[in-house]
Amino acid sequence: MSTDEPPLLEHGRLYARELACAIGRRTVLAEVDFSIEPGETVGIVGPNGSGKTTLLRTLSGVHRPRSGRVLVDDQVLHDLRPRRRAATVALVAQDEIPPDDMLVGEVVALGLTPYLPPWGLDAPREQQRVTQALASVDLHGFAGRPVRQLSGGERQRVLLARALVQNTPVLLLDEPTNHLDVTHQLELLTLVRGLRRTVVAALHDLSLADRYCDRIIVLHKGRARPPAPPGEALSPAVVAEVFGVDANRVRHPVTGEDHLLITPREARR
Ligand SMILES: Nc1ncnc2c1ncn2[C@@H]1O[C@H](COP(=O)(O)OP(=O)(O)OP(=O)(O)O)[C@@H](O)[C@H]1O
Repeated sequence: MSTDEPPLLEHGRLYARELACAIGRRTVLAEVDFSIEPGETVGIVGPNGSGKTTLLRTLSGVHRPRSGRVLVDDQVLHDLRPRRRAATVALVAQDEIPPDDMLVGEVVALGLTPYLPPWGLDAPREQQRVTQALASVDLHGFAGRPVRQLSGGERQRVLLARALVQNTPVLLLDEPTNHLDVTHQLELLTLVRGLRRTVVAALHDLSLADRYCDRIIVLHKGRARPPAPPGEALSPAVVAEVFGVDANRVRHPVTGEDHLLITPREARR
C-alpha cells in the first residue's frame, strides 16, 4: 500500500548498540547489539517475560535504555525531538485500546500528526490517506464507525493503519497477529513484508516468524542472540533450549517449501 511516496530504502537502518533495557531497577535485557538493514523484516521471539515488549518500547523511544544507544541511520533515537522521532519510528503496541468515543478514521488520522503544522488540517488529503490505509488492512468503509464497536482483530488492524499513515522508515509491531483470524494473520504479515520499510515484530508463533521474517532475534535469559536467518535462529537445538519444545523442518507436500513444525516433548514418547 502507499499512503505517500514510499520511503527510500537507503533510510531505516536500525542499530542497537550495547543496549541494556530496564523496568524500574530491574535490567530485563543487557548487551543487546545488532544492525538491521533498510527494508528487512526481523522477528523477535522469546518466552513470556523474556523482554520482547520492553525491547520494542526501547527501540521506539518510549523507554529510555539503561545504557547504550538506539540509532536510526545516523540519528540517536532518544535525542530526537518527539515530532521527528514520530516521523522516524512507529510502534503498534500490544492491546492498545483507543478512546471509546473516537471514530476509526480519527484514530488512523492521528498517524499524520508528525507531519501537520500546529493546528494544521488538510482534510481532503488527510481523508484520502486514511481511506487508503484502511483499505490496505481490509477495513474499507470503516472510517465512520466508533472504535468501541470493533472486534479485537479489527481494532488491531486500525492501529496498524494508523502506523501506516505515519509513514516512518522503521515500523515496530508488538504481537501484530494477536486477535487476528488466520486469513488476516497471513495478510498482515504479507502486507508488512511488502511495505519497503524496516520492520521489527515480536511474534509468539514461531512458524509464522520462521516463514515471514528475513532474520530472527531470539531473547533468552536476559540476552538477545544476534539476528540470524530463520533456519539458524530457530534451529531444533535453539528451540529446544529456549522454549523446551521439539522443532522439525518438514517439506510441504504441495508447495515444496520448508515449514517449522513444533511438537510438545511428550508427543514423542
Ligand atoms: N510495568 C512493569 N513493572 C514491573 N515489571 C514489569 C513491568 N512490565 C513488564 N515487567 C517485567 O519485565 C519482564 C519483561 O516483560 P515484557 O513484557 O517485556 O516481556 P515479553 O517477552 O513481551 O512477554 P510476553 O510474551 O508475555 O508478552 C517480565 O519479567 C515482566 O514481568
